[in-house]
Amino acid sequence: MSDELTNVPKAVSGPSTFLDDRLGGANFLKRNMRKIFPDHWSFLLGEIALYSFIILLLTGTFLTFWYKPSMMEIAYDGSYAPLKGVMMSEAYASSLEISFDVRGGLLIRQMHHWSALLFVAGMMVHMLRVFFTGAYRKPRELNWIIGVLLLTLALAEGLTGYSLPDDLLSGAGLRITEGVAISLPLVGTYITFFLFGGEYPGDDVISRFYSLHILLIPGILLALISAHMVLMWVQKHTQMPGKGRDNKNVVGAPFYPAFMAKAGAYFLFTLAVVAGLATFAQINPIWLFGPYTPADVSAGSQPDFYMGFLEGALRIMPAWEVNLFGTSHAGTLPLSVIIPALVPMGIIMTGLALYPFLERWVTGDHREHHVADRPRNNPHRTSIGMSAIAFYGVLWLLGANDEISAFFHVSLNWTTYAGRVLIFVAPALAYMITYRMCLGLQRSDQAIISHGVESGVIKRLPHGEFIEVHTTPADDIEAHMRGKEPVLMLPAAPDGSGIPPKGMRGPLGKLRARMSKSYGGEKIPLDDGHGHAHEEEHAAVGSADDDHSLTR
Ligand code: HEM
Ligand code: HEM
Repeated sequence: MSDELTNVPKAVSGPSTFLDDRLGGANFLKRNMRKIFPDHWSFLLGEIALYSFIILLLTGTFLTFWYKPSMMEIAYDGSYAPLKGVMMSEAYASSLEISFDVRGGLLIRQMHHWSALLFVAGMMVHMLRVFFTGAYRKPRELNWIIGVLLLTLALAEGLTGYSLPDDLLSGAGLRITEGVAISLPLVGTYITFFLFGGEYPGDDVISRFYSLHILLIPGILLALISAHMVLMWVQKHTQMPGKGRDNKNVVGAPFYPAFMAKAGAYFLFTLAVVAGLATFAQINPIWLFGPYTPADVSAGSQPDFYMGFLEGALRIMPAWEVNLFGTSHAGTLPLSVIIPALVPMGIIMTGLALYPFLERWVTGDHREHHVADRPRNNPHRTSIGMSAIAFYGVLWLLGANDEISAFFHVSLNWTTYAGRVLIFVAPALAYMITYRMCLGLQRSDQAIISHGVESGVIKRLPHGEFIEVHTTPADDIEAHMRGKEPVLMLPAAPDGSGIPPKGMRGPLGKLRARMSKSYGGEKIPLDDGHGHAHEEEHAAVGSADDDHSLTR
């Protein structure tokens, strides 16, 4: 089927005609309504991030009706008896009011917090899906960069939101934020004074964070998410390899009605999960922590999960400090804060943003890619991804080293020492194990293509030999396996002269050539052998006959 409009349903053509009479855009609308979307369960992950963002906007707006971003001290006079008469900021008192005195307030506050967690978690797994399937490759690099910005902003949005209730736990986070800001060379003191409105804790940080949290950051997020969606729409989504799918077409279901109905249902489903969690699973019970006082920190303080890796980095860092001008206070560089606050975030975010370009530099692959890779088919990329997850995971776990030490009855110092070793060892191990697993999985694909699927049925042949019956894989599965694009490598010496081509000379060029050779990996061809030995029957797996196809 081509892009041509055929049999547009009345439900689409009706409103289209109405709009066309007024705006003249019916063809545009009709064409887009019939746009084909490929389907795969993992494409739902980005949608989870999208829908939780919508829930955040709705619940956040509700909260702004009652929340007061003020650090003015007042005596609590609400209905939560244990805190009656306690001095606290108006911000904390208003959060208590939302929780206890506003109808549905606690439910909405909890929905806001749960959807914030789901938003960041959804975004992270969505990003991993895009990474492991190579969906960031040409022409989608720009959308990938927008994604990296979205992730960074989401962390900032979470941090500012978490600080708003001004309870003892959120104050512990603010204290760390202040420590990091003030550790920055030259500008640290100025930034801190600006942010906090004077000496810590100051009078302004809550109102500053409020403007950032409800206006600036959500505004940018909204603009970037819209750009993200428009780009995805214009470039069309990637598709998993399969029957009849290639780089020139898109196979799937039309936006209207199939995709629209599904998307609506997924939104409601996400909303139901968030509402269910908010109803049954308590989150951030600020009334138990009490108001923030700079002198107190409660034991077992943990940030929201997405900040855990930074907390872990701070916890395992040795207490290094450099004094540039002898013991003078002005030249002190607290590396124990600067390194953990900036390096992991810097490595992860810069690494993510540059990855598509580094990969292209190494492979020399300038082709457009619309068919996603299966992670096993690009073993080095997959191993690099797993190694980054291990790096992040160790930091994240160490963010809770006090809990680990209390739970497993091991010394806190030992958890720190173990973290300092694991931060180097775990990524290396993850790399090696993943690489071997990818090759193993490729070999198992190869075995299925050349010998068929093991059926578990053992037969005895007339001359006495026992064999296991192998069946042919279903067409879909076989096509899925065969849709494997080998990782490109830079040509060593294209004209056979032995002289390396331009861009591969000099020390950097040599490094590039070596990386390219290695990134290309051990090639495991999908050889046919002699067809499927001992085939007897077809594995019955549904085929995608009801799919529509569109040329790109
Ligand atoms: C888009 C991403 C957003 C994230 C990740 C996020 C995250 C958070 C978090 C973690 C809290 C602390 C919740 C608690 O008190 O337990 C919070 C509070 C708050 N958020 Fe957001 N939020 C987002 C968007 C918004 C938006 C768009 C608005 C307003 C339009 C908003 C308004 C508020 C308000 C008023 C509070 C204070 C609530 C209270 O203390 O009870 N948020 N946010
Ligand atoms: C606010 C957060 C985000 C939202 C709401 C969002 C939403 C989406 C949605 C709904 C899709 C299409 C469905 C899918 O592939 O899952 C998509 C595709 C995409 N997203 Fe995101 N995303 C977000 C963050 C990110 C991040 C953090 C990255 C990467 C760093 C990223 C990179 C991409 C790319 C490259 C595509 C195109 C994928 C393809 O065609 O296969 N996104 N996004």
